[in-house]
Amino acid sequence: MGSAPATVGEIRRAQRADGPAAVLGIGTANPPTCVAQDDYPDYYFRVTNSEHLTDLKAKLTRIYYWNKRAHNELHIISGKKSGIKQRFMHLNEELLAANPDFTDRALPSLDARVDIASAAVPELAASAAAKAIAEWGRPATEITHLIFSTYSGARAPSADRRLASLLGLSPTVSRTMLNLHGCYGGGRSLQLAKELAENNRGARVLVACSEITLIAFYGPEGGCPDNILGQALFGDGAGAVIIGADPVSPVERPLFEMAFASQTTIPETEDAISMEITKGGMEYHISNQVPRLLGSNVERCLIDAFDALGVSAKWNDLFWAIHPGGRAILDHIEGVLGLDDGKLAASRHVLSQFGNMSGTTVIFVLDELRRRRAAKQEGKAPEEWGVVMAFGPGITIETMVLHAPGSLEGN
Ligand SMILES: CCCCCCCCCCCCCCCCCC(=O)SCCNC(=O)CCNC(=O)[C@H](O)C(C)(C)COP(=O)(O)OP(=O)(O)OC[C@H]1O[C@@H](n2cnc3c(N)ncnc32)[C@H](O)[C@@H]1OP(=O)(O)O
Repeated sequence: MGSAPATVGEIRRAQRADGPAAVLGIGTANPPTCVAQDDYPDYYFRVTNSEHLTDLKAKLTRIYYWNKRAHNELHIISGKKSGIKQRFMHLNEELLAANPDFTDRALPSLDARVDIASAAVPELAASAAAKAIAEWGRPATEITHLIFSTYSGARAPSADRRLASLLGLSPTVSRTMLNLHGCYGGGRSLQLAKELAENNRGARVLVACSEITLIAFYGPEGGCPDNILGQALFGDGAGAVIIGADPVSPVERPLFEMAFASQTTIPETEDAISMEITKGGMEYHISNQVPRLLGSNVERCLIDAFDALGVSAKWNDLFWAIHPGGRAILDHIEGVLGLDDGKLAASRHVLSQFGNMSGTTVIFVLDELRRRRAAKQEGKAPEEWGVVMAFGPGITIETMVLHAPGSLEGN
């Protein structure tokens, strides 16, 4: 006890990181079953014994395709309207045959769904996390915090506890579970990870998002257009990110620095997107006004974010990682911001290859974006500043401003 006691201010400064939080590794994973969008209406109505509901099948098909007349013929351009070519799902015909109640949301199937999800959700997250940890380059035991987000569970101890075991994390890892955040779960997790990394010197935070639609899968029903929309859009996947400040060179390489983060709730939109766990699985509602509501609110969030940073930004000079909740959402945002063609290419690519994987999707977009930026480095310099945006029930908008350090080569 030789030296004089430190002041609270000095202790606080010593506890906090010097630099901004940064993304140090990203990993993604999907279940093995891949369904082509073209095949899905036939598949879905067959496995749910609903082939007689021809009007609902026609509606699902209308969400999928533009109907274009060419040379007086009805010429259908595949997958164009939804912007989705394929999706992955944990639920397969074998699992459905073993659980026929899943097709009828009036039947009490929640227990069986939760049983399956409790194993599958953390396992899928572990596959994604193993890739993120490998890229990060340090042992899993050096992870200090874990944030897990999913809408697919309803049990404690939860998927975060199971993931920590699967990865062999330290028993002192500090765990946080986010449930039912839906499509803004990824954005929220990244923001919390930034706070943890910047306020705890040496912290290394694992963010894991894992979603399987099995919890919300049931057969078509008249008067329930949300289900048809869900069947057109959603898919399964897991994404993981390692976040930490003051990277230790040469092992840790920052992919993106997290410069600013905010959350905004759009007033009077509580009923626009909702999710609820019931005895028959998760029910959800998604208003057809969501694309318009987001379109008229995102620019304000962006202006506020860049004003807070004191950085003047032209939207077309930024890189973009927008949650592709649906093709119409990307179209509205592109339109109101006047973005050039290709600015949302990473989001559109992920939507096309995986569908909307709810909170996980934005991690896939970040992964795709860094791949595209690394490929681009041979030509013109990539953009220095960028934005992550995610949306979900509330309506909640998560905004994060990223800065790309000049060390993206070889990713
Ligand atoms: C292989 C995987 C298996 C998956 C199994 C799935 C299981 C479900 C799992 C669900 C999990 C739920 C999690 C919920 C999380 C919420 C978080 C979010 O991202 S929030 C989600 C964020 N995502 C969004 O909000 C989706 C954004 N929307 C879009 O991207 C587009 O509107 C579109 C692509 C759906 C259609 O293209 P667009 O150019 O608009 O085309 P048109 O104007 O020509 O209309 C065609 C038909 O579509 C209809 N319809 C439209 N909207 C809705 C609606 N909301 N509602 C109902 N119907 C809707 C419209 O009425 C018309 O029908 P009809 O009149 O002919 O009968």
